[in-house]
Amino acid sequence: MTLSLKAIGKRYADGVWGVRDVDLELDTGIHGLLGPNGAGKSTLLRIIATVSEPSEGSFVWNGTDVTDDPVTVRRVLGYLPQDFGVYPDLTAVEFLQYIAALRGVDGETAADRIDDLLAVAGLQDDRDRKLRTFSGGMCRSVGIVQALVNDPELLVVDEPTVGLDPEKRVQVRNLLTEVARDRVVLLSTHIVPDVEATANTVALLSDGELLDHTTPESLIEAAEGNVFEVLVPQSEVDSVRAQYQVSGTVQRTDGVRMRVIADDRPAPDAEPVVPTLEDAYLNRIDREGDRFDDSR
Ligand SMILES: Nc1ncnc2c1ncn2[C@@H]1O[C@H](COP(=O)(O)OP(=O)(O)OP(=O)(O)O)[C@@H](O)[C@H]1O
Repeated sequence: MTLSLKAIGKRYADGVWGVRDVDLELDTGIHGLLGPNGAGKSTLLRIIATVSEPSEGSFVWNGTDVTDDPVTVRRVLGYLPQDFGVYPDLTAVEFLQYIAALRGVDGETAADRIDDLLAVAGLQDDRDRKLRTFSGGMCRSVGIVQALVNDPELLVVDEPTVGLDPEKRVQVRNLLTEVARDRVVLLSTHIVPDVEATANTVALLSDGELLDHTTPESLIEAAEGNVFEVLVPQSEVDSVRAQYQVSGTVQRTDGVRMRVIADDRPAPDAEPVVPTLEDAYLNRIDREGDRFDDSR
């Protein structure tokens, strides 16, 4: 299974380019899509989900050009949009049966699948409650279930774990990993640890451009030697933040332990540490910011 994007661009009516000139090859597995706010992640996902037409370029699913024939993808697609909404007067099961019917899943298959997925999502006891009584996190879980109800070959999920408690986040990660064994999963998120825990590859978007598509390991390798931890008195925290990209802080009684991205040791007592994917992501995005700053 392969999804291949060729020079995809989307220009909105006001002239803003959501994404531009994106080439991306995805095969079986989980592919994390990371980027700052406004980078173009949702725009790209909407194009792949055939909700929005690209202004430029084309994309191909298993050899078929989707730009000419969007139904090819719609038949095999599961999609969780960023702004997913539910019908509040339906129960969870009624809503999922409705979505399954829209996707052409027969009643018996849908019933079995809905039972299994509600159990995996930890919602089996809530199946007959109206969705208006669900919490935000529970609605998000229903959103993930509806994306999987037709057993999709291509799963496109936009911020699937936003609003979920830590236990549910782990459940969703496990579910995605399970699904991705023989499918293509594209996961857009701001929660970098979710990508670190699940993704086979990472695509980085910034300002509508694809900066990199690589493995998490090689992104982390590129940040080796650039991540330090240093204990800073509370009074100096702001000045460290002003000078460096800071990927984390921990309050302690004797000051603040700061995790700093820097080319060189930021202070004599700073200790080099092994980068996480979050450090590596910030390191890469930060360098790109510097490149834009230098070219101005
Ligand atoms: N319907 C629209 N009309 C005009 N511009 C849009 C529209 N949707 C998105 N944009 C613009 O396209 C760019 C990319 O937006 P997009 O929502 O794809 O980014 P994102 O990476 O998903 O951001 P976030 O992480 O904040 O959700 C932004 O400059 C945004 O303002």
